[in-house]
Amino acid sequence: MHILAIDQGTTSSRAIVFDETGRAVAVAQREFPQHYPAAGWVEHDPEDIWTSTVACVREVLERAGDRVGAIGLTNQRETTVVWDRRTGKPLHNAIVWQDRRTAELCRGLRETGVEAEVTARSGLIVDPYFSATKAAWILDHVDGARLRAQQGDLCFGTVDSFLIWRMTGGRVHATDATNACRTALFNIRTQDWDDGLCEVFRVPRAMLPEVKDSAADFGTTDPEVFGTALPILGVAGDQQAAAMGQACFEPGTIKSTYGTGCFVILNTGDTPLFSQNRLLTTVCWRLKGVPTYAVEGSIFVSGAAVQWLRDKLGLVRSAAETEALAASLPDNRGVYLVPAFTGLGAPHWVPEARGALSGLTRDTGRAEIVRATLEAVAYQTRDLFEAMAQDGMRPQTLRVDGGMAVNGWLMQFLADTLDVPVDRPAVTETTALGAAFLAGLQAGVFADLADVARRWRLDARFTPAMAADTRRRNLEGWDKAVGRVASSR
Ligand SMILES: Nc1ncnc2c1ncn2[C@@H]1O[C@H](COP(=O)(O)OP(=O)(O)O)[C@@H](O)[C@H]1O
Ligand SMILES: O=P(O)(O)OC[C@H](O)CO
Repeated sequence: MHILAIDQGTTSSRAIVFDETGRAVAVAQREFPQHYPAAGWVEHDPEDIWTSTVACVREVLERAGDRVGAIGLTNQRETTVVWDRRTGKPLHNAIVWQDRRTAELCRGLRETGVEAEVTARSGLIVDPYFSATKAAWILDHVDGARLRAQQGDLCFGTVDSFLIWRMTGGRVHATDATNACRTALFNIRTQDWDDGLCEVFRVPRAMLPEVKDSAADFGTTDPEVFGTALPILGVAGDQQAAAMGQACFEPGTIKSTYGTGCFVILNTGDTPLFSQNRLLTTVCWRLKGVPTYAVEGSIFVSGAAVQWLRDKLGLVRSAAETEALAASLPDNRGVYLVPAFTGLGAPHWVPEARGALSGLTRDTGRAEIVRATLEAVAYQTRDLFEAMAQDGMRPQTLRVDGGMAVNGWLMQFLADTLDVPVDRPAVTETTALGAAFLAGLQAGVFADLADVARRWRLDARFTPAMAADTRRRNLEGWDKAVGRVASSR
């Protein structure tokens, strides 16, 4: 049986058909518009999310649909949609995970002293990143919405939930535990919505979806939608799906995905581990009712900074050009970019911070700025590794994926900066692959996780080769640069 994976990401929607060996046999992708209605705000039109997804699915089903027997769905996380339960119409644009409009609200909440309790229950911190304050914002800014939500007339959902609702023709309002745990309304110990958290964030429980395992029956698609009825058997947030696609099944295994942002997930096994250094505790997946937990570090900008070089500064024509430009310099010449375009994420968590380029001289040119942009990706990952080390976790190797992982110079620099080997798999579409694995587990295509793990193949290992002195000098420069940005709120 082939499996159709839908990967609804921040900048594009993708559909990939995988065969039983995990090989992609058909791929389609559609970008869709980003909306920035005010400084620090980021929105998507839910209809764009929907139509781009449907178009991709229809395209791959036409090319390779005969043997597809199930759907695995993975998605940008935290992004919040509120829609009318009767008509399926969204009340407002989706508020995207990067959106900072609730920074003030979060500051107010932190000042009331609720954060420790929020962390103990949800594993998260109080930050605009998570869905709860985004949902509350919609309820407070759309006329009559709060009352309708209390009466059960509105549905809240992360993108998975919205797509499941639409794909099943409005019959299923569900999500999975990996998505639920990013809302700040879900208790990661009880594995259920938490009334106390709903009260803190003022989100009525009546609008929340049912929370299922990551491999489960999420209903069957309405034949009108894709021209065929297919069961949705796997659902996970994209970063957890990538950890599944990277076969990070043993406690201590770790992956980092370099797309728009960068997300590091470390499997911690069957007990939630709470960081003392502002990393998040999250559900890696939930199978047969049993959660596996992870510690996560979330960086808001990595590939997005390369897009900025291309689209705003015009320093490169394509993302791929950055590799040769960075390699053309023997060192960074003291130039550092801190790409805090939407605030700083883990482990700093300063939503008000903004980006900075420092160390400029009369000699600074295109190559230096491009190199600083790539180097920042490695330095930010190192900050997460440092936080993990302080929490007593020292990963031995790092598995990488996402659009930036094709950049060989960056992967070598990452290995050099972290001083651990970096492994890049043959399939870098690990997010979609993870969703396919989940659906395949539920469909019985794969017997168990060991069966899934056998499908992971190494493409290249990057081994640390940098002199310790150079690493130390680079990091001293970065620490100063990021320190200035973090304290300049
Ligand atoms: N060769 C490259 N070097 C550096 N960055 C790259 C390269 N190729 C793609 N990227 C960056 O990777 C990102 C796309 O990765 P992808 O995993 O598709 O992102 P997402 O799923 O977040 O939309 C873009 O931000 C792009 O700028
Ligand atoms: O769509 P991506 O790949 O940028 O991932 C977004 C993350 O899920 C946000 O938490």
